[in-house]
Amino acid sequence: MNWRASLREKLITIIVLTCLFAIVPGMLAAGFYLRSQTIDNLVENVRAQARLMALYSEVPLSFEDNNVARDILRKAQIDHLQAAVLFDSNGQPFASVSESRNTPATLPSIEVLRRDHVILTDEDALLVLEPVTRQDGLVLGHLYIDVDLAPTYRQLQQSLLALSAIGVLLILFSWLLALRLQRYVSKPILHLATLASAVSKNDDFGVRAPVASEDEIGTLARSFNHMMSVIGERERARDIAVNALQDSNDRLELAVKELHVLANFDALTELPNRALCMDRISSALLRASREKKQVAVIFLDLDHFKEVNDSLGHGIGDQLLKMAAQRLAECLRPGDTLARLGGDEFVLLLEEIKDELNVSAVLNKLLSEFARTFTVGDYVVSTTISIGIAIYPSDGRDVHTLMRNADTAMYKAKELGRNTYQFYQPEMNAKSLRRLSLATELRDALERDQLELYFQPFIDTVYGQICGVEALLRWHHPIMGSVSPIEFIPIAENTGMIVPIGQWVIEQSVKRYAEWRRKGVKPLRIAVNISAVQFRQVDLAEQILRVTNQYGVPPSALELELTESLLMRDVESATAQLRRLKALGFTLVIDDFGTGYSSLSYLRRFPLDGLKIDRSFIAEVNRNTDDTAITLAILSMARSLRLHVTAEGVETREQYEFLTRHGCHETQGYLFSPPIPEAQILPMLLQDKPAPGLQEISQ
Ligand SMILES: Nc1nc2c(ncn2[C@@H]2O[C@H](COP(=O)(O)O[C@H]3[C@@H](O)[C@H](n4cnc5c(=O)[nH]c(N)nc54)O[C@@H]3COP(=O)(O)O)[C@@H](O)[C@H]2O)c(=O)[nH]1
Repeated sequence: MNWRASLREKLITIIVLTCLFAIVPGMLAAGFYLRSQTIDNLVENVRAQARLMALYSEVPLSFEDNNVARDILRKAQIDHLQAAVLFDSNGQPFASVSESRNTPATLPSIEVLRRDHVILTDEDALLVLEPVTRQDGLVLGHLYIDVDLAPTYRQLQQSLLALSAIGVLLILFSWLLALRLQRYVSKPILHLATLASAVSKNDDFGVRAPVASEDEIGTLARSFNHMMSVIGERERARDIAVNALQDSNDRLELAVKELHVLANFDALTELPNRALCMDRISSALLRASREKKQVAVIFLDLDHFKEVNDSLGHGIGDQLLKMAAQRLAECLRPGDTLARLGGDEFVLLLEEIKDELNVSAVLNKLLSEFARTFTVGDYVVSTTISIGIAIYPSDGRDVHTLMRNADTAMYKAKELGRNTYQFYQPEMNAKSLRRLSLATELRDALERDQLELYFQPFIDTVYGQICGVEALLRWHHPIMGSVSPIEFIPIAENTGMIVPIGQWVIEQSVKRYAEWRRKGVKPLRIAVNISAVQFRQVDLAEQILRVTNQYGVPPSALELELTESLLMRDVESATAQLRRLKALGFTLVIDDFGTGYSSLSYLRRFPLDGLKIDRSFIAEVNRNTDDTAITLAILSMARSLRLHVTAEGVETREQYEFLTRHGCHETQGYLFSPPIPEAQILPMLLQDKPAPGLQEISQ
């Protein structure tokens, strides 16, 4: 059987073969049976007739009456009888009838006739020899019968043919039946197969096979349906699991992306963060080392950002950072990297630079961009940038060294007054280390009682007497010795330490003043320096008032010295703060006047009491220089604004006389006294004499 044939073909083949195996042998058996029955019946019939005729022939033979004998023979009822011969006891024909064949002349030998005196010859003849016996057993003769079998054979052949035809018809019928019947088996199976292939094609596990019977095919259909529902369930469960997996994959991918962004980018400005920045610098250094190129690592820091943050709030601070980042980015080429390290610190990476000039061009552009103010919400904020540059390979060959050196250079730029840039120089490093250790030590300076106030007198130019003192901070470090405020105040400002230190200065100054007054010192002013960070505190006025109230000092006795740059950074809020302070009665003075904006219109807006001409103008004031003109202009302007003027840094009598001559109200300087400890200033304050340095003049 062809195993590749379809089920339908196999079923048909099986049914037809089964029928063939049943029909063909049946037909053959039937044929043989029919033939043998026909012949046997014929033989029996002929023999019965022969026996009957032999019985009847006894008499004619006994009486030798061959006419009767012939009659008997003629009346024989045997179909297709060819010859009937009655032989006498001598074997001689006694009577005979013949149709076509020749009758035998003598009695055929009994041996010739087999099977009980019957012979079926090859000539389709049935020969029967029947003895004629008397009652006493004497054989009177023999009856010889010759029957033609051909018609019987023909009839038999026709019957067999009919039988074969029936057989063929049966086979044909069985084939048709097989064609029809196989459908009952193959159709549902083929339907199942079609369903199964549709399922595998469409993944539709909702299909169900009709269960049309209770047999094995019905069971198969039920099993198929069960299998479909199980697979469907599993598919659904798998889909849910896959979806869940996909979901968690998506979430994971998103988380990985977010993590990547978080790990590499600054959330506020979306610029690369420290990690990515260092990575980029590292790659840039590798490239530069291969291609023998230079790379600039540039540190940028927004000047006075902390003050903006503290005074205007973090929201404004954040917006300012974003805007600053955008402004910086706009100045750069596509290949440059701008990163935010945190706070207000940015790093700029410039690759393939030719020389310092090349870098300076970019930096000048950045500085000029920051000359424009920022409008942040309702505020107009002005901020500049300080920049430090380290160049690979001359200033360092690895990321950390370059970043550290750029940072050092940036601090140098800040020291130099901010809003500028500095290229790294090896000697900066020592300063940077010192700055770091000062910052660390300063944190404990207050608690360890290392801070002290010195006092420097103000001298009234009309009476030549002390009319006030300025409290100036000193830091005595047990190992580093005396640290100048020029060095540690900027560090205190940058680290935020200036706030508690500033409060301490105010409290100590007011406290001392109250004690002096109790000891008999006449009423005078005590001045303290207020740094920008302190000034931005919203409750500064209330804080100071609490102190003056606590020690019973009138607010007007306390002079607050503020720098121009501090006030000009955010004019609106500075004005508001000044007004609050003024309303409480404090004396407000601009320190270091002339070094900053010196804008007349702003001076008018601010509720000020006076100004202090910066000592840089006083040094040459009496030598007819530009400083003379500036000082005279300041004096004239102050007069018209009705502002009290103090000249600081007066070291010579000439300077003093010049200033007195031109209407300066007060002076301060080494001519009279440097800043000195309380123990030294107190006797001076208690004396009712001209100020030291003026005693000779008055004498
Ligand atoms: N925010 C605060 N700043 C403070 C405080 N204490 C001091 N400072 C600021 O530190 C800077 C340096 O101060 P200092 O070393 O004390 O120098 C002062 C004087 O010594 C110096 N001076 C005075 N007269 C002369 C002089 O004739 N010649 C000369 N070369 N220097 C002189 O001037 C400084 C006072 O300056 P000013 O404050 O502008 O009046 C300085 O900027 C201080 O402001 C503090 O507590 N808080």
